[in-house]
Amino acid sequence: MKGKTLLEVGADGVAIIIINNPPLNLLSADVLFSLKENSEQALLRDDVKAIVITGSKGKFSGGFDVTAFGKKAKNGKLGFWSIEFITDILEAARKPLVAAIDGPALGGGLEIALACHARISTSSAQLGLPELRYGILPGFGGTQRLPRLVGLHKALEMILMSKFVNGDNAHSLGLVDALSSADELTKIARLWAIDILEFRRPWAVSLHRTDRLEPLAEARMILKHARITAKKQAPHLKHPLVCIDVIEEGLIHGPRAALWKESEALLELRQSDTCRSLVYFFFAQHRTSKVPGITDMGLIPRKVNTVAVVGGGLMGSSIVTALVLSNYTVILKEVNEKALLAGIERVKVNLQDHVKNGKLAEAKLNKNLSLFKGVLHYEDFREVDMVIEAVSENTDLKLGIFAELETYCPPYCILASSSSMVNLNLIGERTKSQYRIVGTHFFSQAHLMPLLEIVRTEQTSPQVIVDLLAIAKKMRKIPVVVCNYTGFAINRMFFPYSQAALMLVEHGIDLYQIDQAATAFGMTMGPFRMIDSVGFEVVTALNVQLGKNFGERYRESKLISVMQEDNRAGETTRKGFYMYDSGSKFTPDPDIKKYINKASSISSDSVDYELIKLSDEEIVEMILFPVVNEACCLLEDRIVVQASDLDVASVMGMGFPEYRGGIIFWADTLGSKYICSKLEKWSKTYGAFFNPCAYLAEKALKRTSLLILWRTLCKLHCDHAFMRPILSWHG
Ligand SMILES: C[C@H](O)CC(=O)SCCNC(=O)CCNC(=O)[C@H](O)C(C)(C)COP(=O)(O)OP(=O)(O)OC[C@H]1O[C@@H](n2cnc3c(N)ncnc32)[C@H](O)[C@@H]1OP(=O)(O)O
Repeated sequence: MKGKTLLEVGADGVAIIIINNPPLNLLSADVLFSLKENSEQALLRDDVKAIVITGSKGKFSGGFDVTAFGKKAKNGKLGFWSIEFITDILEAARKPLVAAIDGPALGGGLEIALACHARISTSSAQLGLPELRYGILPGFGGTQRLPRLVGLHKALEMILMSKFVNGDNAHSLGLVDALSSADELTKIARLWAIDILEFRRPWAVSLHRTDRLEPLAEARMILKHARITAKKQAPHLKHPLVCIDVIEEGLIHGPRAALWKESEALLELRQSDTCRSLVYFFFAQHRTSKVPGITDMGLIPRKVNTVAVVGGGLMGSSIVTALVLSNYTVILKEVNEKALLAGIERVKVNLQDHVKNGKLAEAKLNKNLSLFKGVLHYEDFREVDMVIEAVSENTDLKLGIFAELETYCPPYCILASSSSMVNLNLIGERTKSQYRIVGTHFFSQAHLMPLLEIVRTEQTSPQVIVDLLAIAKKMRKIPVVVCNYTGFAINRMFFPYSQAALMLVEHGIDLYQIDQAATAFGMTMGPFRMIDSVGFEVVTALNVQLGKNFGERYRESKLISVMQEDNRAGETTRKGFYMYDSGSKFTPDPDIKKYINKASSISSDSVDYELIKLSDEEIVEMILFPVVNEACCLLEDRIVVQASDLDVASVMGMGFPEYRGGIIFWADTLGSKYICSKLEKWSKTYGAFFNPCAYLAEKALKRTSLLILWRTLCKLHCDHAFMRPILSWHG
């Protein structure tokens, strides 16, 4: 049995029903049936005057167990839970029901609370309807009750953006009726229930309320605006629009009709491919911080209070910003006064932007600013717990810095490098500290991007990885632990994206058509927009490394160097493959043709009449199948622990569409056989760059999934040392 509810009746005549399915009191089928049985019993019992619903161990409920979604629904009766139980039994009860909320009250959990006649919560409770994250909509009446409690405008913001509010905010919004300390929560809820019974408090039925709803004309405008925003922000997704339709149904035809529509929509959406991919992705994200052979060793993360950052350039200052936003005390070191002042200024601007964008309360700005200071000498590093080196990608420079760090930092201090490409074995060569050297590859900009690639060498101690995973959690980053190898995992996986695109352009395909095809598929950026954003200098430096190490899998293109000769370097210079204005606008550049012609003539590439006929779908295959292939090489080389880590990395680091589940999950939906045969065909015409790797070829032959976990492989081969990289740095 997966969880249940407990019924306790007090001497005051109030029954407490406790949802008990640790750790998050999720609503499994067993919990729901038990809740129904216990509430029906309490409603029938003469010794029960009122009912309080709460969750065990300070957690109301994390909502529906989403493992049930994304599969074919079992033959349940439509509207059974939402209408027959929650609306017609709980909300329509002739005894007052009060929800006592602490911890999470999310999804179906909050929806049960919304159907109660009052809600009492702690200040720190987390309330929200995050169903859209999984490609579904709130399906237990949330689309109707939330707007009737907090107004349409706020409800749409919470539902469409899956935004949580804490108890304090929920109280000011009218979502909860009163606040209480955790200790007194059930006591206050019991008294509140009796007050309702004795007419001292209103017996509020959320579904029948209209006082918080905007007038119809205004509501229509809000819905129109919400549809426009949803189409703009998620043009490929259907479920946000379905959700808006269901909310509108309630305003026009009444909430009861809308509850039916909501149930029908839930049934359909929960079986969709989008839901399947998003549920998979939710669990893939949770898995990244479980690293077999490391996180199962019983190690406890050490306390890290003070972090030093070496280098206050764009990356360094952005890392400092991310750290102070996570309440670390930070020391920023630069080489001279001028560079230091510039670094400090960048951090200030980043924090002020956070305030402007509503991500940081104005009142907290000064506290955050006070958390960091600038220094010019390593002498100030005597008591730091971690250092992150963030200087330019110059191995010799880094080598010197790490030797200095060893001299000045305490022996327990973690020595991290934010490099995206330098061999971590080399930078520690002049030290005896290889065991505490680790890569912390943040993505630009570090205070905005959610991904953190943690790079371990053969000598990095498991304790340091465990510490880094805890730091990532505090910084609200999704960590992906990878081995030290050229390009690490994420840049390496995606280099074929731009290489294949460059090849297509040199054979006559319109560059902007390629970017457009990629974004229509759902990529945040097409390959050329991505190169502009990363910057030509970084791309070239990485290409030099990849060229040296990847032999025939690397395809040389002259286009970027030809453009560099003309002082184009990407977005920072406002001229790359696109032209950029001073704001965020970019437009295609008609001049680009001359560079393409020059590059094609150098490499003697000519227009390929087969290629220029490619449909957008075929273009996407040609630029993304090589990425799938490289991802398979990473699995073959054991650079990551599990295939799902690459899915998370592709979405968080490279803007692959989350609703397709990530690069490997998507590849599996097409089948390894299909992808492999396409690559084989292209490799015959366009060279070894397209050669499928052995891992992919084997999967194709057996027609099996690419998603096998190394954990499984490890069991199969009884090779418990599999976490040791079988390959180290190339070159
Ligand atoms: C019909 C309804 O309208 C439909 C719904 O209710 S949809 C469900 C809505 N609920 C959610 O989206 C809640 C998602 N969960 C969360 O946001 C966070 O887990 C939380 C804020 C509740 C708790 O965070 P935290 O304490 O850090 O715990 P966290 O590590 O995330 O989760 C603990 C475990 O529960 C699992 N879990 C969390 N929510 C889950 C859910 N809704 N279903 C299944 N498993 C879930 C996690 O995968 C994790 O598993 P693991 O231990 O094997 O890694």
